[in-house]
Amino acid sequence: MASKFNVPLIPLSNGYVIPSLGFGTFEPGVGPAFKNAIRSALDAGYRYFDTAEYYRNESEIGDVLQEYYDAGKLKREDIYLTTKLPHYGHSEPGRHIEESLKRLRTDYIDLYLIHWPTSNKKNPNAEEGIKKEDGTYIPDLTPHIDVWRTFEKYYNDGKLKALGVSNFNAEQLQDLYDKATVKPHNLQVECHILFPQKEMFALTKKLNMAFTAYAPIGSPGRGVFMPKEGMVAGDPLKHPLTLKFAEKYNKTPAQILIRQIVQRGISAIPKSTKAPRIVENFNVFDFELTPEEMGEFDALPEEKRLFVFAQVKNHPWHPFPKDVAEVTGQ
Ligand SMILES: NC(=O)C1=CN([C@@H]2O[C@H](COP(=O)(O)OP(=O)(O)OC[C@H]3O[C@@H](n4cnc5c(N)ncnc54)[C@H](OP(=O)(O)O)[C@@H]3O)[C@@H](O)[C@H]2O)C=CC1
Ligand SMILES: O=C1CO[C@H](CO)[C@@H](O)[C@@H]1O
Repeated sequence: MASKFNVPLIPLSNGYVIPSLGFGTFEPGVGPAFKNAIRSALDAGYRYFDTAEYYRNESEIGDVLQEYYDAGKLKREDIYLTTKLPHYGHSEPGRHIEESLKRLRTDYIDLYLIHWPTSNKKNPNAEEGIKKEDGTYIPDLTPHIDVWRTFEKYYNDGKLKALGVSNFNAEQLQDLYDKATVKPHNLQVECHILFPQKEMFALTKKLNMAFTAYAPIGSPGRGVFMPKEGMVAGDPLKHPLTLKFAEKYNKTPAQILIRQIVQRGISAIPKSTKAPRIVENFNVFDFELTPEEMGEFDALPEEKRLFVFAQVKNHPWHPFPKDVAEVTGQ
């Protein structure tokens, strides 16, 4: 694939880009196998890595990248790094940016996001939020625009090449957009065939922003985070349309789902820790769904949000209050 990051690129409003396919890295309990997954991804051709301070794996990613730089296999400019400000870091974004830069062993981050709109008080003794007995956090209402002003400073210094937000709803995104001097370049939210995010995607188009899909294959195995009845992680992989096109194109269900996202003009960041799947998920550029087939996915009636963020269910800035209320019976 003839592009700097081995996959088609999506242009950003500032002239920078985001690759259309990257490697998701959220894996609870990061162990030695994680570094091998990063190596497998690099060897398979991935150049774009999606991480976050919250994932506690930036150092491992930085270490593996350094190995490849030292071996002369890759240079920093061959790699695209997205990372995110944690929910307990809104009152001191500059410190968190500096620390991510160090852990990732780089002097710039390609894309930096506010991870959740719901910011929480930091434990003074640890890099985490303060959890109450009911498992929720204590809100910290630093205005998003205050956080953004620090992002803008680092952007103007060249340490952040593009800026964005994750898990914001339409009102939160529009409000930040209206106040920002450097307009957000990217929105990262849950997106797959059963939660296609048509309205948010249209809003980002209107605002000239790129769109990134997390959980593009429906995050199989994540049931514990998704207690709402009728919402089953992994369903997109088993959907009859996915299976029909997998058979027609001699592709796997995951490849059909990733292809569908990429063909919408959305950047997809599937995650796997297994080398064969890592390779499989990258091989989606040698076939194309027809407009009619894309239309069949587009016509699906389901709207199933998997990620409801119950750990911030009482936060006044919860982005999806209706969805979380349905989960908890509030
Ligand atoms: N901004 C945010 O708030 C969020 C961001 N993210 C980002 O998005 C990334 C992707 O989301 P994620 O929740 O991981 O969901 P995905 O939709 O990428 O699904 C990942 C799961 O699918 C399994 N899997 C991977 N490939 C295949 C395959 N080919 N066939 C069958 N099963 C497969 C993996 O298991 P195995 O590892 O065993 O292969 C893993 O359990 C995250 O890693 C993270 O980087 C995710 C959630 C929230
Ligand atoms: O990015 C993320 C990865 O997954 C976590 C667990 O569901 C999310 O809370 C978080 O937003």
